[in-house]
Amino acid sequence: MSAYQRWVASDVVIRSSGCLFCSPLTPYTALASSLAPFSISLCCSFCRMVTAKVWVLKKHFEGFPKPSDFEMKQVALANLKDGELLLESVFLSVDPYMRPYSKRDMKEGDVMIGTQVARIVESKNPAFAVGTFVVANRGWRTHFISDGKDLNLLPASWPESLPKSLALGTVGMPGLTAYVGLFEICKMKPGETVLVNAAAGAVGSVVGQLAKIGGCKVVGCAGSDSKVAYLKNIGFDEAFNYKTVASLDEALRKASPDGYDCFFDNVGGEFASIAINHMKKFGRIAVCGAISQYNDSVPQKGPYIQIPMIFNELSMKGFIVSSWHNHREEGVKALLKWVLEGKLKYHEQVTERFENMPAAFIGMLKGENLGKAVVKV
Ligand SMILES: NC(=O)C1=CN([C@@H]2O[C@H](COP(=O)(O)OP(=O)(O)OC[C@H]3O[C@@H](n4cnc5c(N)ncnc54)[C@H](OP(=O)(O)O)[C@@H]3O)[C@@H](O)[C@H]2O)C=CC1
Ligand SMILES: CCCCCCCCC/C=C/C=O
Repeated sequence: MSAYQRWVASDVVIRSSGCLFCSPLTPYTALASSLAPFSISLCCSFCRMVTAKVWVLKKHFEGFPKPSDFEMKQVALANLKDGELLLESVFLSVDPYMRPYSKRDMKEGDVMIGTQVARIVESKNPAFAVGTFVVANRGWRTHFISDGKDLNLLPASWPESLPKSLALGTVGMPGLTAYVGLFEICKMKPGETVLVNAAAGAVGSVVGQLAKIGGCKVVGCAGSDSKVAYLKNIGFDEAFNYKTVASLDEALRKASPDGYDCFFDNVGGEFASIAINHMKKFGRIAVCGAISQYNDSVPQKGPYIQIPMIFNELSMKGFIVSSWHNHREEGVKALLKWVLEGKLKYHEQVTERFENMPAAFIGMLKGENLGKAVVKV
């Protein structure tokens, strides 16, 4: 008897809705895992098919996403074939890229894009043991089947004491974005001054701390006084609330009268247009994100950047972290080491329950998160 079949035998809760796979009259059963507190899988008590919950994009976002743009559905998963695995999501990530990528890559009715930390609950693939945790890129789903080729194992050195959700944040894609943007795009050097916006978020909070580890002065801004206090707490030299300062221009000058060598731009729009005038000669700008523009129905028009680019001989480079996958192993190793040494602090905004995925996503876009926004299923 497999571990999964043993869980089936330990059914605890009978659900009233019918099985999507064999019959609308057969009840579902919730399976409680004896191995970890995470596991609750919906399974038909007759045919033993697992039903996944998924969130789909019901309607393309117009302006700011709203709850009615999403719909939760149930999908019956087939029995595993040889070589396949059944996984359940334990933590799901909500990220800003989902907003622009939904417009570019998705059609209405598609499952929302996204990554998760998932646990293998059944395996017909000898290379993957039941109970193993992986990072997957399978969208907003509670359960899914994989042949193992699209999964990334958590590093073997991951200690039990460290939340596995960090593999979606500080020691995952956002942390790597900070790492690549600072070291490869900005080519930050000790003694320089680094500016970062959306600084209290998943990427920005790592940018500031890596810049300090690298021997730089760091200036950050965020959208609330409590976020500014957090930035000071994790070592930023200067921090300000961009929503309440009388003048962004003045705030940037006051924080670094000599200007900035590196600007890690997560926000774009008006802030970036003002900050570019504060760059030092030969300054470097990493164009990481433009969250202030993602919800615009009409593109913003801004001041043109050529004059400060020419006079200060600036470099400005956009990048997508997934194109830098050859730096993934080295980056994850370094980030994990700094976290374990206590040099890289983290904070997570954890929303409970899969049903709250849209609320967590919308909240993150509104700035309700401190650190990385994740959902605990
Ligand atoms: N190029 C790449 O490969 C990658 C790019 N990114 C980009 O990095 C940026 C940060 O992502 P991430 O760290 O995951 O998200 P965050 O954790 O920083 O969350 C988003 C934050 O953006 C801020 N924000 C929202 N709207 C605005 C606005 N109009 N003006 C200024 N700030 C705003 C909010 O903070 P506040 O309260 O401070 O306003 C909010 O908390 C995004 O632009 C994202 O698209 C992320 C990953 C990879
Ligand atoms: C295996 C993880 C795939 C996730 C892709 C993330 C790409 C992020 C690019 C972000 C752009 C702007 O936010």
